Amino acid sequence: MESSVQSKTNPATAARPLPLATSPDLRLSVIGTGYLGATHAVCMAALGFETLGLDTDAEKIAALSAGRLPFYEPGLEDLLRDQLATGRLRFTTSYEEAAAFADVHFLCVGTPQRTDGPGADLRYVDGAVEALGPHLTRPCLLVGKSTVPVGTAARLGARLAQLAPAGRDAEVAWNPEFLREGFAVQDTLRPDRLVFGVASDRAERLLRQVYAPLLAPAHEEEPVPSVVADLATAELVKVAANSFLAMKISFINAMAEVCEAAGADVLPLARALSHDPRIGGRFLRPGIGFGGGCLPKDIRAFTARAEELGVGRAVEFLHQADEVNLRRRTAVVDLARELSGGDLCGRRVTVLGAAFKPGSDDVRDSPALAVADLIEREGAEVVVYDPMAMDNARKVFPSLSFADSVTKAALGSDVLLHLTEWPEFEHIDPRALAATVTGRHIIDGRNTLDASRWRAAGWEYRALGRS
Ligand SMILES: NC(=O)C1=CN([C@@H]2O[C@H](COP(=O)(O)OP(=O)(O)OC[C@H]3O[C@@H](n4cnc5c(N)ncnc54)[C@H](O)[C@@H]3O)[C@@H](O)[C@H]2O)C=CC1
Ligand SMILES: O=C(O)[C@H]1O[C@H](OP(=O)(O)OP(=O)(O)OC[C@H]2O[C@@H](n3ccc(=O)[nH]c3=O)[C@H](O)[C@@H]2O)[C@H](O)[C@@H](O)[C@@H]1O
Repeated sequence: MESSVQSKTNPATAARPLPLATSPDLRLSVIGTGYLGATHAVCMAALGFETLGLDTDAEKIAALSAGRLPFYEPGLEDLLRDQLATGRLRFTTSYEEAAAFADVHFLCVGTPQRTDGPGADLRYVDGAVEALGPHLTRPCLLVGKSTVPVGTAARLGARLAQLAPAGRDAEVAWNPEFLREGFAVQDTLRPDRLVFGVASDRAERLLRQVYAPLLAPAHEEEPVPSVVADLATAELVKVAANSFLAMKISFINAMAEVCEAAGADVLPLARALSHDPRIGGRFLRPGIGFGGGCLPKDIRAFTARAEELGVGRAVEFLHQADEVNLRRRTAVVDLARELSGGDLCGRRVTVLGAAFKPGSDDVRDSPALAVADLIEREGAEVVVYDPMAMDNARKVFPSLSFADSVTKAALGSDVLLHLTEWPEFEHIDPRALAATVTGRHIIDGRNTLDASRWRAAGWEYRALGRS
């Protein structure tokens, strides 16, 4: 057997060979092929496993089967096509087929926030187990990757043992996922760590077999560190990690609020903190705060679960992190109103950015769109431009206006808002743009533009946390 393969086309993997599975006869299914599951299925195939992706969304399955990724993720579509071409990767909507096919099933369905409260909506996780369970006639491992409230894995394990003809030979493990959108391929093929939440030696053995190419790489790379824990601890690692990240962002944004009141500047403050290796500079970028399909809903679900467990007070700081985060959005609206002479009604406001962060077309809980929506509600005409997320943004906020370039979006605008820090926006020529706008006002909601260039071109440049 060849010891490695190399993707010809994928920038995320082209630089180094991919290690191949040492147990390629293990067959895998991946249930739920959204941002996480599609990435996982493609990457598992790239590691050499025969992999079957399953989703209840037939359109998504048809697109993936045809080599089309239903969302934007750098490098993933090329790798999807490579893996379809090898024949190792297929997609289906049939639970029966997945159950007959795989030894290890990865559960990657969504766990959004409930519509009636802060907790996680577990209907998709439960639905998948109910659908898969009755078909499990032979020993297998169901490995949860979705982010769930602590206690879910044990509950699902008990339910699976009831549903599956294989009984307790159909076991549950938890292997939380830490990938970032925009870096999904490299984070999956080269994670910072692997966490194995297991209730038996057999489950740990199977997980080690699956991840053998990363745990004991054939090439010169360092092995990926792994941590083995019980099911509950593994579930908690994930929400603890996202809570810490959210808290770190909200910490620097809280400092930004103080800087605004004190006439200080949060950028040198953050830079000074970042030189302390105990603090570090990552996730210390002040701005309009965090959004996306994970950090906001995960800290809320964690708070709700902690309250159920009677330890709500232990994570009270997460309430504050959430509040600080949401206040940054209204701070941008307040600043836009101020620059509009006290009233946004009838003003034309340009919003640069719709994705919750650059490198993604994901608009779930996007701070940029939340601000655009708030401003539109005050009677302004809001025109949005984003290099990647326009289609998704239009679906969620059909009443906003959209333009297909910075220049068109900014035409006649009174205030320009920079809300997602796509590299394209750093290269805007403020002088050229000045000629097309009505008011030369820019709010840099991400603190990444060069203030001096904008000011030199006659713009009033304002940013959060800076006097
Ligand atoms: N998006 C990310 O970067 C990461 C997400 N996570 C977690 O992974 C989970 C999934 O997140 P995303 O991929 O972002 O969500 P998503 O919404 O993009 O994908 C979920 C997929 O599950 C499918 N689905 C729903 N019910 C199903 C069922 N019964 N059977 C089969 N498929 C079903 C949906 O059609 C959809 O394609 C969440 O718990 C999230 O917190 C964890 C780490 C990273
Ligand atoms: O559970 C998840 O789904 C994932 O959530 C985050 O990943 P992701 O949501 O892709 O994006 P991040 O890079 O974490 O950014 C989240 C938000 O925080 C904002 N952010 C990030 C860093 C920073 O310094 N400041 C800041 O405002 C970003 O603009 C973005 O809106 C985590 O980083 C992943 O480890 C985790 O797996």
